[in-house]
Amino acid sequence: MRVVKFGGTSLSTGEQFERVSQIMQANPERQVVVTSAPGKRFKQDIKVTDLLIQAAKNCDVLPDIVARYQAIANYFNLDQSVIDWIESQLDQLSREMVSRSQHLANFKAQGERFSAYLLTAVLKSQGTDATFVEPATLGLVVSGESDDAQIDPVTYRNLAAFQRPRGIMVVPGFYATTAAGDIATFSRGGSDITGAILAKGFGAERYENFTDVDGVYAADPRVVNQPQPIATMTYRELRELSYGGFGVFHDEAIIPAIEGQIPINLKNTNAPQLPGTMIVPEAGFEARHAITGIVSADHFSAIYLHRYLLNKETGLTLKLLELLYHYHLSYEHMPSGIDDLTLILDDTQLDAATKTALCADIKRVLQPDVLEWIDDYAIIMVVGEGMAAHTSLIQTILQPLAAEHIHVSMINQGASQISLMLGTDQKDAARAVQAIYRTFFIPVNQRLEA
Ligand SMILES: Nc1ncnc2c1ncn2[C@@H]1O[C@H](COP(=O)(O)OP(=O)(O)O)[C@@H](O)[C@H]1O
Ligand SMILES: N[C@@H](CC(=O)OP(=O)(O)O)C(=O)O
Repeated sequence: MRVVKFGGTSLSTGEQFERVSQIMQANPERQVVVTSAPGKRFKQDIKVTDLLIQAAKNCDVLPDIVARYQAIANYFNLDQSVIDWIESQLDQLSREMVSRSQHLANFKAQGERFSAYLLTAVLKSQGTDATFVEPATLGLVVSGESDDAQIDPVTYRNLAAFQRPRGIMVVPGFYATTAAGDIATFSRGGSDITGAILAKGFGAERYENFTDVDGVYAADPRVVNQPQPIATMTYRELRELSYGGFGVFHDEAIIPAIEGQIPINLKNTNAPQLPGTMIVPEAGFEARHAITGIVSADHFSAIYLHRYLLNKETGLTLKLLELLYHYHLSYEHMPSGIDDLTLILDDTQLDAATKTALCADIKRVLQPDVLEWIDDYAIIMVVGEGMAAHTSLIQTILQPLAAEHIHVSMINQGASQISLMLGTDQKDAARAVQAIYRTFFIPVNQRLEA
């Protein structure tokens, strides 16, 4: 059997729901479908999840949310009771007395919940046996933050024991319940995680992830014009590239797939006949190119510290990490030299007050000669299983950057040997990706198929 997940763009309109329903009906192996909330129909549109976030604070947008589902129900001439149910659920939530964070999580979860409810009604209206199943009924248990939940291992025992209904089971993505029965969502884009958990839990032969592009491209199509699609790649290549910013698949969703050794097939809802990208285990994988993909992420800050004989001082890194722990901060990378150390942090976890307090503490505890806070820091990741086999690769990667006068402030060859990380200024990040891309890949107008 296959677990199939459709992203928000694939469930944004009645026409898209029709495609989804045809894809589900085309292959009897597709027995579990995971839904996202309706996404953008056009560039300036607002995703239903974002409308729900607004609605948690201000009920004025509730009619806009209902209208999104009403348009889909109208397309299929569904019974009005489906929309009445959605309205009643929103009405109930608007009146609940819970903490602010719980109220927000409860609202955010409804986008995928209503999509699943509606898709079940659509499939049934077309004569297909379908059942709407809530994550709590499946035993999907999470812990941690209400907007960044982590799966509890008990989930897999629950899924193994679950008796799936006949026909297609429709499950909302993105949220689950805590042991106490409260709703918590994964981080944004987290419906991919639900799909991967179900694929592992049910021992699926394949996890199909349908989106609005033909597969994973070698670079972000918003940065490089018509980048080359990747036919096959490994889990760890996708994990590194997703972490780096390939928005097409959630980086945490790869972990259940790896644990269950479930191949992931990323496909286009609008062109399901195309093979898409297969993401497979490393064992037996033969790299055909030195580089599989290039990505840049610009949401980083760096703290540069200099003091002579820094490398000789025992416990210095421990003291630094204790400060981070004190402020509940995680760090991304820490390249160091004999007298210097750079600490790279994800900017999204920092506010101005924390930055000031952290700098003051570092000065007090570590007494560096130089402490420099670099705000506009970007990381370029060049990733490929084939990298290790190519000796002069670093030179080939750096040459086009030098030619473009792009300053590289840090080079870090990952311990995994399948990625190279470069630090640059944010303003140069897109140009750096384009320059490296041009060196390793054939431009679209020179490809054989063009
Ligand atoms: N390397 C890449 N390959 C393919 N798509 C990418 C890549 N990097 C970023 N994207 C973007 O990811 C988008 C699909 O992801 P997402 O918006 O989460 O879709 P969905 O709504 O289907 O979940 C694509 O439209 C594309 O713009
Ligand atoms: N709807 C949620 C979860 C999700 O996975 O969405 P999408 O599949 O459209 O990326 C979000 O917008 O974050």
